[in-house]
Amino acid sequence: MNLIRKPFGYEPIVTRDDLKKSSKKKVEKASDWKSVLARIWKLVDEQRFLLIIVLLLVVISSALALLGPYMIGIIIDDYITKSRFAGLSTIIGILVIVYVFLSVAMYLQNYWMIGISQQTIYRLRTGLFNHLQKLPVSFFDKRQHGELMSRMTNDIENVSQTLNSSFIQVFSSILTLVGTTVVMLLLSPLLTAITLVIVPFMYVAMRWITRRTSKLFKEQQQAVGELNGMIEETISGQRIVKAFSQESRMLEEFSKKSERLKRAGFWALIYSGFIPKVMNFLNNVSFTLVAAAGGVLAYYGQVTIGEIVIFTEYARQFTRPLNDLANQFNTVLSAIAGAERVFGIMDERVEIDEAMDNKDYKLKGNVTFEDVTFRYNQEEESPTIQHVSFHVDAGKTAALVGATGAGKTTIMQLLARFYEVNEGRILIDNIPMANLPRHTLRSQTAFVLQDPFLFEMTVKENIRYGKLNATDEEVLSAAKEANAHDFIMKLPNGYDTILTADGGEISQGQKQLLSIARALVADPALLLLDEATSSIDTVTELKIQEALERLMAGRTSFVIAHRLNTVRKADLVFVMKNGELIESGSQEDLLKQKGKYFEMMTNTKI
Ligand SMILES: Nc1ncnc2c1ncn2[C@@H]1O[C@H](COP(=O)(O)OP(=O)(O)OP(=O)(O)O)[C@@H](O)[C@H]1O
Repeated sequence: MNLIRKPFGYEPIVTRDDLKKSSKKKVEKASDWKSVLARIWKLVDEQRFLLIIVLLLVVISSALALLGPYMIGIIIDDYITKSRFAGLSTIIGILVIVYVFLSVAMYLQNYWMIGISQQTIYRLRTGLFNHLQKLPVSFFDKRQHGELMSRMTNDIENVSQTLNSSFIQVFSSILTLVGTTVVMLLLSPLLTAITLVIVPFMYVAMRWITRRTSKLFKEQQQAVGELNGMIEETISGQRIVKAFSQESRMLEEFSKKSERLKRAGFWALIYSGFIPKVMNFLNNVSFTLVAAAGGVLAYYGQVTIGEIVIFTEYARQFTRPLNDLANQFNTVLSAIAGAERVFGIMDERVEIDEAMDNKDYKLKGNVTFEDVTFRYNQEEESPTIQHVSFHVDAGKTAALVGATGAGKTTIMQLLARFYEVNEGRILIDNIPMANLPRHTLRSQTAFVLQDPFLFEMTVKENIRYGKLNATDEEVLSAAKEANAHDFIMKLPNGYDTILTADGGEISQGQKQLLSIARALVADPALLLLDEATSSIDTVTELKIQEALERLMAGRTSFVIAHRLNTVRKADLVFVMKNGELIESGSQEDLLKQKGKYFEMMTNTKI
């Protein structure tokens, strides 16, 4: 059979075929590890001096770890076997001091290294988050949220783990291996060769085990990921699960995934549990070989008893760094690859405002599109927005109508400068948008979307999101104006009620009232509204309409209109089709034209 073994009824999940396949796969490596390390070094920043001290401490502790057994050899040869006791207490005292220093040096190197690594990771994490805030919307369009989350969490955690422990371990293991080999060679090349005899066996055994465990741990991680994904999905979508009576199917699927995790966990622990046992066994073999060969060599006067003791101690010290290095190798490589991915995001171009002259400019709200053409993907042949020109005077309302996919939302996104136009230009108060800093534009623009996003914070803080320094009175009066005050007062803690991230405990209509209050607090010059298509009860609908009218009064507003009433009240109506502005004018003018708008109206489709 092609399976490895089957104890406790668990089907092994690593077959020989799997191993053949996995051995062909390379360890994840950074393409330019030198520049990654140089950038991490830069992040270490003012703690570089401390890092150098840590490295010096590692050198000192590795030397002290070599010195201890060497001194024990001297004590045996020069004092114990010769029955010479004068000076013995002094050398034992020195030995105690060596071990005390060794412990202190190891404690300090660990303490400082954790400090350095946490500070470095703090800089990396906040640097990445800060960079993400400045990246254009187009960057997020191209990437999955899960992937970005993974950069922010897994990759950074990997780098953190490596800096915390692997860095010191790798450095000290190399020093210990080199130091031990050099001292052993100086004492007796023959005994050194006997000590090193076990190394190839150790390599083969470790390779045999790690090939299996790495595959199993990956499988385990994957199973945990899938299980978490499923838990998240079933919790957030539990209404749908219940509505379609899918509970038992979900449980069945969950059990399958859970079973896979159980099997992977079982085998991963079984194989990884072999490691210390095998190492211990080989250590004992080496110990026995050195003792036996040492005994023979001592009989012929080739080595002293003290030297045999030194060798047996060194043989014991030898396997640990070898084991550590083998364990750390992949961790370090994958952490460098993770750091490279993080730096890759940090190298993405951010939104830069070249023109800072108009920083404090107060918008009036005149909007002009001059022959604007825009493509989301530059490779696309037909642009999403094609040669669109219009003008809206400050304080007026423009309704955008057209079939789904016509480009209405895109016009709004261009108005907020989420994307740059490819041809033509947009002017605000006759200032080309490129000359208006994004912050100036966006801080005076408000969005009211169909499905408003609420943050996991209090109602008050959610309203204040539009203007962080708004007073409680301003928040209250905005909520009243937005017709939101009454329902807020009925919430368990009124304005201090904490909403969940998706605002699950309040209705869709109430969410919209909150987002209108948020826009009112911000007091913007430019309003971008996406009218809700979902049916909301008539009372709330009226409240929303009333609140919106108050919000729109005196501000330039662009509304993606789904209601006839909204279109009627608009000063201008823009009819979009396939990215083109095919008709524009007041509702009466358009009806008189008897064109596309008239056709839409007579078919009662907006
Ligand atoms: N981020 C994006 N990347 C690439 N293409 C996009 C993106 N957003 C929208 N599009 C495409 O641009 C076109 C116009 O979309 P837009 O959302 O502006 O239409 P819309 O008129 O607002 O439609 P709806 O009424 O359904 O919201 C569509 O074909 C859409 O697939």
